[in-house]
Amino acid sequence: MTLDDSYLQKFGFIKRETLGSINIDPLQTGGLLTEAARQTLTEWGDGYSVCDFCGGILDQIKKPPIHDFVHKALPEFLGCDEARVTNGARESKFAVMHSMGKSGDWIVLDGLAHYSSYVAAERAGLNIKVVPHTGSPDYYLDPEGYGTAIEEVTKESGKPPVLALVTYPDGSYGNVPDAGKIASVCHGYDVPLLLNGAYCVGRMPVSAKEIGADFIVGSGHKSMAASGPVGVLGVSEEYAPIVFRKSVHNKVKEIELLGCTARGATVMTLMASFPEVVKRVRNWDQEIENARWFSAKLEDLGFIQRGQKPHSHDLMFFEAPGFYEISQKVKNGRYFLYKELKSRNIHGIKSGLTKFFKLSTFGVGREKLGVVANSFEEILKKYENV
Ligand SMILES: Cc1ncc(COP(=O)(O)O)c(C=O)c1O
Repeated sequence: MTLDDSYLQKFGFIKRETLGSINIDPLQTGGLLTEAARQTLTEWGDGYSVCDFCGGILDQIKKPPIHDFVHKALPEFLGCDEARVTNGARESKFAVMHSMGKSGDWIVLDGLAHYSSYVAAERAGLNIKVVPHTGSPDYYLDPEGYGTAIEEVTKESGKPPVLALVTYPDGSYGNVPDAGKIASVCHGYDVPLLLNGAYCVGRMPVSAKEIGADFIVGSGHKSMAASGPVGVLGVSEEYAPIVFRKSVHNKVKEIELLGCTARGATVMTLMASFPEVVKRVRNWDQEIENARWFSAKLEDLGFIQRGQKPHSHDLMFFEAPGFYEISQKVKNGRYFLYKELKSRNIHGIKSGLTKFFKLSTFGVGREKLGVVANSFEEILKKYENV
């Protein structure tokens, strides 16, 4: 028997190596749990814990107050008419794509769209038309490109796309596109717009209504201080009956949500962090200042920040010629940077990257950002004469 006790031991309690590090990983900075969420995690960690008093649908549960969270707090926070909790941003996107289109229809995506937008569209059987960006160094997305893409789809397929999507901001450069303009271009062709706010909802102020987006998607584990996987989905009144249509077999269950979504610790941590998330969003100007301050410090060291400048998001992409040069000379090659940062308790730049990497300054604060910038400088100096 291979699954003997000594083998099974390795799956028991596992300590996390990076816990307590200065974290600049874009995937992780917005998902660090608040104290309330940390306590909630053990309190509500048992399987179907939230279903003690369930009448049949997750979003209608009153004890704990999931109903109020989903039907009152979330729509207001997202600036939409109807909201739901999902198992992640990708699940939210898939629910919209699958309900808005049928196999063989077209969708328009921005050139910086995340892979999960592609796979969601593929799973829904949709064809994809991409709105190009301008490439290096700005990766600018021209809102008028949506008009061109919509016209091309209409010409080639005989009908307009069923949906357009904009990534706000994108996960590579942290560029915040002019989503309001994109919404009005799309609406000029009667094409609804989905705002992928995986890096925005829970970090920065956003309102689907103010932007004019018909759908808004967020990621709880990425930007709302929740344990994953969990996401949010906001929909306008017009499209809510389509996306949230119910099963003919089980009259209370919504088809796209497969009846119920985040039914345990994930939704509870999302709710537990929500009061602080609402507050931290109000602090966004300070977060932008911190990002710009950090970027300027790195540029003083010879790094080059790619993407929008001045930058308007904590996610930033850097070119680091100094680190790259070192990687070409030292024994550990391209892993030297990861090791140097690890020894300084800094986590978040992918192991093996030196020439280009992205990072996030969200919630890190000036003091720790200063430590990171100083560490970069120290590392450059350390290898100056190698
Ligand atoms: C821009 C963007 N959208 C969506 C996602 C997916 O989010 P989730 O894990 O909630 O599905 C990511 C994850 O990296 C992302 O970077």
